Amino acid sequence: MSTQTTGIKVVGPLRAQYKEILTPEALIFIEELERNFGERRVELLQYRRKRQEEINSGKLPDFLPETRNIRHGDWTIAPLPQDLQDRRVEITGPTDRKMVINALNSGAKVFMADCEDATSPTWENIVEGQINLRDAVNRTIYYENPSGKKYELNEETAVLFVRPRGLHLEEKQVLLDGKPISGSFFDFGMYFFHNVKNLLAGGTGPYFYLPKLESHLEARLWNDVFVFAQEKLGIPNGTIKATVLIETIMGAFEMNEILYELKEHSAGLNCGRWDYIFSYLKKLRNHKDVILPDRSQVTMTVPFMRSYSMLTIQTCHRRKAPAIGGMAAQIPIRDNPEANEEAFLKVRADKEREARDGHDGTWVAHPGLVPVALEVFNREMPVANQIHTTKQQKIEVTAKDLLEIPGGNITEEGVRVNINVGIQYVASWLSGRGAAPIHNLMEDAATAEISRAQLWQWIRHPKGVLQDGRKVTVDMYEQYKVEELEKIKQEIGDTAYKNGRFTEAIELFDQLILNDEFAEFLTLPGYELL
Ligand SMILES: CC(=O)SCCNC(=O)CCNC(=O)[C@H](O)C(C)(C)COP(=O)(O)OP(=O)(O)OC[C@H]1O[C@@H](n2cnc3c(N)ncnc32)[C@H](O)[C@@H]1OP(=O)(O)O
Ligand SMILES: O=CC(=O)O
Ligand SMILES: [Mg+2]
Repeated sequence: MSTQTTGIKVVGPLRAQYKEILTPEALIFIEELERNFGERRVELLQYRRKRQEEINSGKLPDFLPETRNIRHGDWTIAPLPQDLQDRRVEITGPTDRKMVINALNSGAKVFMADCEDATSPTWENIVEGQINLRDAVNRTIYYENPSGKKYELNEETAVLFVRPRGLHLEEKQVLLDGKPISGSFFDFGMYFFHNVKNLLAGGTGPYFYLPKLESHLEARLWNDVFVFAQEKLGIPNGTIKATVLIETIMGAFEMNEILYELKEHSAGLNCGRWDYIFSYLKKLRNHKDVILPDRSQVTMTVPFMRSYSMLTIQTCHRRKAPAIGGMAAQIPIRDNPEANEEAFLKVRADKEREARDGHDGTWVAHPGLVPVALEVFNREMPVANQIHTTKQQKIEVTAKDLLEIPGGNITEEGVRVNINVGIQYVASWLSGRGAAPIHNLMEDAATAEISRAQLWQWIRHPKGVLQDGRKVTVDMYEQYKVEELEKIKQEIGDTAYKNGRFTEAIELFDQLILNDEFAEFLTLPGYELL
């Protein structure tokens, strides 16, 4: 079955309820977004590639000379609405029905419903996610699990943000003139079209998180999309508010410019630490000196990560914008109180550093961590936010600081963990689950990107040498892969392994590691298999 309005055509299966979202009016709105902004999106992706080529030929990322006036000028973002003043703890998670209810009820100030790192973009996940968000906004959302447990919204719930897919991702189940449309425009457009009026009637607003931006020109594109969407639906300009994730090394050099482009629509910046590590590695992968140690050693306290978070806080507060912290990977460990306590201690230390540095809020991955982060922020941040503090204003963060290569070492364990976790994650993603608990840590698309990028680079880089002197090679990868797959089978059992799309996951993972051409995102070849 297919739905056709004008040039737009839905080719994905249309279950009865899907038609409530994929209405002719909503599809025309999406078509207008795609017709007006689709070409610019593709050009901006091309611009990303051009900048990558420049880096490959030796030009390091730097602050832009042409936007000096913006960096040095005196300006601030527009005032924030009342319900975005206090964002001390934000929970994130996929748009799964039960999880949406749990997250909204979790006691966090904000819930970021994620169509990106935490979502495998199967057609079902994407459209049903929109249904769930609509029902959450209407407050009619209800769920009953197979054992009869009922879920509905509490009186008091978190403020809802939505993170559409990044600009690189397309939605192949919706075609315009025969070509897949932008996943970003689909996610943003559908949510905005169906919910803006109810959100405003409920005293809140259409709030978004924007992922993986690499330049202020991408922020300009989003701003133009917002202006267009508001005008089209008769909503006052500046109603939409968006927090941009600074999660690429290129974006870190354009924080001021990104805030400036979105001035009327800005709700600050967030430190998307996992994609940031991936981006640092991806962009600089061919540099003769850039090499990262084991993933577990690249923490928020290594100099280049610390510089980036300090610069985010400093930039935001100078512009009267909130600076939200990032995600610690630890999650509760139910069956082991000691390990659980250790995980909580790590999360607590991470949140204490963020709050003391001046962040205005932070992210948690699990409802069990909301009280941990809340206790820290309540203690360290007695008022709604720290936007007015000048804590970081005197620190100077230079291009050299942002690019500093971390110390540490590569170990056999580090290679094995990347193979083991990377393959398990890809299998989960292909099975429709975009966030997974693996070895008691939260894994999602961003963390998996680090694992596969490290393996790719360690094999090819002259400095990809283990602490004990052995070079990381294709043969080593192949040997450890066989051994790690055996461990996975033992761990999850034969049935789960057989049903888990592991054959395709291994094929895809091999392709990502063994091809000399570095895939820009693992989700691009992955999407061909969904
Ligand atoms: C790098 C980044 O981009 S970070 C942002 C993107 N990543 C994310 O958002 C990850 C969000 N977190 C999650 O998806 C999950 O917490 C996982 C996958 C890490 C762990 O999931 P599980 O092992 O299933 O969690 P667990 O079994 O402990 O869950 C217990 C309960 O908490 C709920 N829960 C767990 N995490 C969340 C969440 N983030 N939001 C809402 N509810 C949640 C579960 O639904 C479950 O509910 P129930 O008791 O009513 O059945
Ligand atoms: O999106 C968040 C990240 O850390 O990546
Ligand atoms: Mg990310």
